[in-house]
Amino acid sequence: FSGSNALEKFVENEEKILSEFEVFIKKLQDENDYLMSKLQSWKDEYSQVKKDPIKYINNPINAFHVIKRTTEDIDLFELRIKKLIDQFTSSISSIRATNNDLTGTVEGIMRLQTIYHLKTADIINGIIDGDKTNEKLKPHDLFTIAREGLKIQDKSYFVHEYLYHLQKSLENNEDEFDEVDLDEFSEIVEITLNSTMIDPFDESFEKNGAYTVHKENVIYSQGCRQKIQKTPKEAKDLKCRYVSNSAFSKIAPFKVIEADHHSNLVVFLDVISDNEIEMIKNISSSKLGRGGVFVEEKSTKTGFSNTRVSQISWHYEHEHEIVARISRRVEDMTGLSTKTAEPLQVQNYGIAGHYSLHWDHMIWRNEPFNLGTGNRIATLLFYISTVEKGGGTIFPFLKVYVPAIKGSAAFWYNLKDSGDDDYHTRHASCPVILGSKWVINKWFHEYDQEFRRPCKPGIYKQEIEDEFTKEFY
Ligand SMILES: O=C(O)CCC(=O)C(=O)O
Ligand SMILES: [Fe+2]
Repeated sequence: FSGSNALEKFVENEEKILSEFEVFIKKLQDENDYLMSKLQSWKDEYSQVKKDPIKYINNPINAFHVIKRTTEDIDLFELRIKKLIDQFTSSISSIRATNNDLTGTVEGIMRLQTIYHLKTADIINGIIDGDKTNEKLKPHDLFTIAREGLKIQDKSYFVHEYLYHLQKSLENNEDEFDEVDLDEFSEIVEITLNSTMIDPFDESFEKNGAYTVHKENVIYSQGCRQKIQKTPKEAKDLKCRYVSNSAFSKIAPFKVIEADHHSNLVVFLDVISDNEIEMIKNISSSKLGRGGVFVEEKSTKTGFSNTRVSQISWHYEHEHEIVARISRRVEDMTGLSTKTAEPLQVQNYGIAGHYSLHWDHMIWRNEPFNLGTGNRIATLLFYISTVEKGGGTIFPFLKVYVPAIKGSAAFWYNLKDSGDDDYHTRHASCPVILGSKWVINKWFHEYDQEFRRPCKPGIYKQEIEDEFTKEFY
C-alpha cells in the first residue's frame, strides 16, 4: 500500500488470484463427487448396522469397522480437504495483499479525512474531496474500515462515524445483517464507546498536554489545504526569471519561479523530460522499498512509521548513464557541487502516501549524526509525475505550497549561509488524494561548496530552542 508502483502489482496479481480461485473451486467440485461416493458406501455399510445393532457390534470385526469409520476415515476426509485448502493458500501466498496492507489503506483513507477535512458520509458515497467517483462503500466495507480503524491511534472519531453509518444502513436494509458478524459488531461498538475521541477538525491549539504535536498537525492540515499563503504584499518581490549557473546553462538557461527569498526557495520548470523520467522509473522499479525515518529522539535508529508512507530507492552515478546525466544537470541548475552529495533518491508514494513535517538536514551535529562531508546544505526535489489531487510539498513557515507537476523541481537551502539550521525550511509532502506521486531527491552536503556558497559568520546552535521554536511552537 505504501507505493503506487507496488499497488499496480496488486492489480496484476488480482487476475492471477482469480484464476487460482477458479482452479480451487474446480478441485472442490471433484472432491465433492468423491465425497458423495464415499458417503454412499458408508451409508451402505451402516444399513447393515441398522438391521440388528447389538448383534453387529458383538462381532469384533464389525466393532473394528465402526471405530475405524468414525476415526481414521473421518481423519482422511479432513486431510484431503485440508490439503486442497493448503494448496490454494500456498498458490496465492506470494501474490495476495497482507493484513498490514489492509490496515495501511484504511489508515490512508482516514489520513485523507483528517488532513483534508473529508466527511465520512461523502467517502461512503464515493465523493473524494468534491470529486464524484462511482465507487461507493457497502455496509460490510464500513464494518471492515471501523474494525481496522480501531488498530490505528487517534482514529476513534472516524471509527465512530463509520459505525454510525453502518448501524443506519443495517436498520434500513435487513438483508445486509448476514454480511456482518453481529457479535463482533457489538464488541467494536463497545470498544469505540469506551475510547477517548479526539476531534481531528478541532483547530484550537490549547490541547491537553499534546500542545506541540496538535499544533503541528493543524499546521500540516492547513498547509495541505492551501490555507497558508503569502499575502500579496509578502509575495510582491517574487519573480519568474531565467538562471544560468554554468557554461552549459548560459546557452540554455533554466526557467525559474521564485517562491520565497528567505530560504532561496525556487521552482524550476521543465527540467527533466518524459523520456528521462521513464528511464529513471525503470531502474528504480525493482529496487523500491519502504522508506524509513529516525524513530527515536537523538538516535540514528531508523524504522517504518506512518509519518512517512512511501517507497524509496537509491541510485549511484555509475549505475546508469541517466543517473550521471541528472547529476550533471543538478550542478548546472544550482551551481553547487555534487562531489559530496548523496546518491539520487527516487521516492514513490502510495494510497494517501505522505511525508509529514520534517527538516532534511540533521538538527544534531554531533556523532552519530555527522554525515562526514558536512550537513545537508540544500535539497533539489524533482517532481516526476503530476498528481491529480493532493500531493504537493508544503513549507508552512515560508507560506509556500509547491504543486507536484511533472518535469518541475523545487530547490532550497536547508542551512543559512552561516551554516546554521534554517528552521523555516520545515516541510512536508501532503497526502496524495488521487493519482500517483513520484519524486527524485538530491541532497547536497556542505563540503566542496566553499567557493560556490561562501559561508558567513553566524551563531551556531546545537538545539532547536531558538527563535523558530518560540515563534511557532
Ligand atoms: O515528496 C515531497 O514532496 C517531499 C519529499 C521530502 O521532503 C523528502 O523526501 O525529504
Ligand atoms: Fe524533505
